[in-house]
Amino acid sequence: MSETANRLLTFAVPKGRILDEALPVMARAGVVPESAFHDKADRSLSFACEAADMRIIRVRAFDVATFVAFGAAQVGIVGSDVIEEFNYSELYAPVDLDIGHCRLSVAEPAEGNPAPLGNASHLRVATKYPNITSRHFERQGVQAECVKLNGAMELAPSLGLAGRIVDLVSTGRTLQQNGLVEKERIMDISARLIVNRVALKTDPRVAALVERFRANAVKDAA
Ligand SMILES: Nc1ncnc2c1ncn2[C@@H]1O[C@H](COP(=O)(O)OP(=O)(O)OP(=O)(O)O)[C@@H](O)[C@H]1O
Ligand SMILES: O=P(O)(O)OC[C@H]1O[C@H](OP(=O)(O)OP(=O)(O)O)[C@H](O)[C@@H]1O
Repeated sequence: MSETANRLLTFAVPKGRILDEALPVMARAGVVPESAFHDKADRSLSFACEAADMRIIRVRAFDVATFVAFGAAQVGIVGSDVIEEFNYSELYAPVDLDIGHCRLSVAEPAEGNPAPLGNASHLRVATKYPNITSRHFERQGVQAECVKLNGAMELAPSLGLAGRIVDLVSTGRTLQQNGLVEKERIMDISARLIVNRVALKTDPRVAALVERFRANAVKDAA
């Protein structure tokens, strides 16, 4: 047996809201975690799989991309927002899993007038996505100062932290309940299967896994 085949294949999944939708998709591709994975009291971060040569690690969504980009995990599932924000050259996202649909948008207070974009040479934006946000405003010829937050971005305008936010929107309820309106859609988002490019070339199990996900996916990513 080759050296790669002896090693455990590591599959990274985000611990939060994508997971419930991801588990049936993973199961159709033959990736099934041991029962302890579903035990809320279990504090393990790494779990055995039905396939003896694979393990599943449960990490934060942004960290899924980092584990896979650095080759610490070979495969993972993550939102296209995270892929776009990091822009890691080591990542390849071959399959759109058609789950975790939402959008990344610019929002501002429903009441009051933030400075119009055209006149603003400088703009402060609260976001978890500083890279996507800077690129977005650069395309409009506007320099955005991004204040990085990890959640509850919707509080920033009313507390004077930033005039606008860039955040994920699904139903729009969070914006509405916090006195904000969606002004501009930056990108549509869905969850993708990601693989480490080197692992894809060197470990045949990675390519086989991609094919199994692809066979069950509604559409392929470009
Ligand atoms: N309102 C939403 N509707 C649908 N999908 C969403 C929504 N909010 C976030 N997502 C998707 O889910 C991903 C977050 O995944 P998840 O909640 O599983 O991660 P997490 O590890 O809990 O994140 P965090 O680091 O914020 O704790 C986002 O990157 C996005 O792709
Ligand atoms: O349009 P909606 O359906 O209201 O969804 C949008 C909300 O969902 C996400 O937050 P999440 O619930 O993941 O919490 P977070 O603040 O921890 O990121 C996002 O950051 C928005 O706050």
